[in-house]
Amino acid sequence: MTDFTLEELAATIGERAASGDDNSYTARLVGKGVAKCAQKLGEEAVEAAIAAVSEDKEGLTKEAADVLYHLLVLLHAAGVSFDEVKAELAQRTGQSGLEEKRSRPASANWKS
Ligand SMILES: N=c1c2ncn([C@@H]3O[C@H](COP(=O)(O)OP(=O)(O)OP(=O)(O)O)[C@@H](O)[C@H]3O)c2ncn1[C@@H]1O[C@H](COP(=O)(O)O)[C@@H](O)[C@H]1O
Repeated sequence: MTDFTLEELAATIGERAASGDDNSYTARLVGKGVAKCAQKLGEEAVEAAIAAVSEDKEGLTKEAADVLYHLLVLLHAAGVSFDEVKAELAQRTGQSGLEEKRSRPASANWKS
């Protein structure tokens, strides 16, 4: 277990994006705009899905890291804070529909 947190990564992304440093991948990507950031996220998500279907656990681990990083970059570029995403997730916790789904066995959701 590491002491890495997504909050710290989101903060680093904000700092690097504001730096204007040409050596910063984050700054270069954010500088290309929301559409480019969204395209990169989509590509990384597809690569993660392919790794999963291929049962490539090491590949999936790396691609999942790429997805999380590029999601945070896209959120920054689009002006949505990670706190807002967390608040949305927190608000879903305890929602009756979700709780009910969780308490049912997965097979209860299968179409017959
Ligand atoms: N977590 C990451 C991270 N994950 C992936 N990447 C970069 O994402 C890129 C994805 O690779 P690709 O081959 O798909 O992209 P590319 O061909 O270089 O770029 P495109 O021309 O396709 O846009 C690589 O250049 C990776 O280095 C990351 N770059 C930065 N970080 C974090 O962001 C921090 C700040 O980085 P800089 O902004 O570079 O200072 C770093 O310390 C890390 O913690």
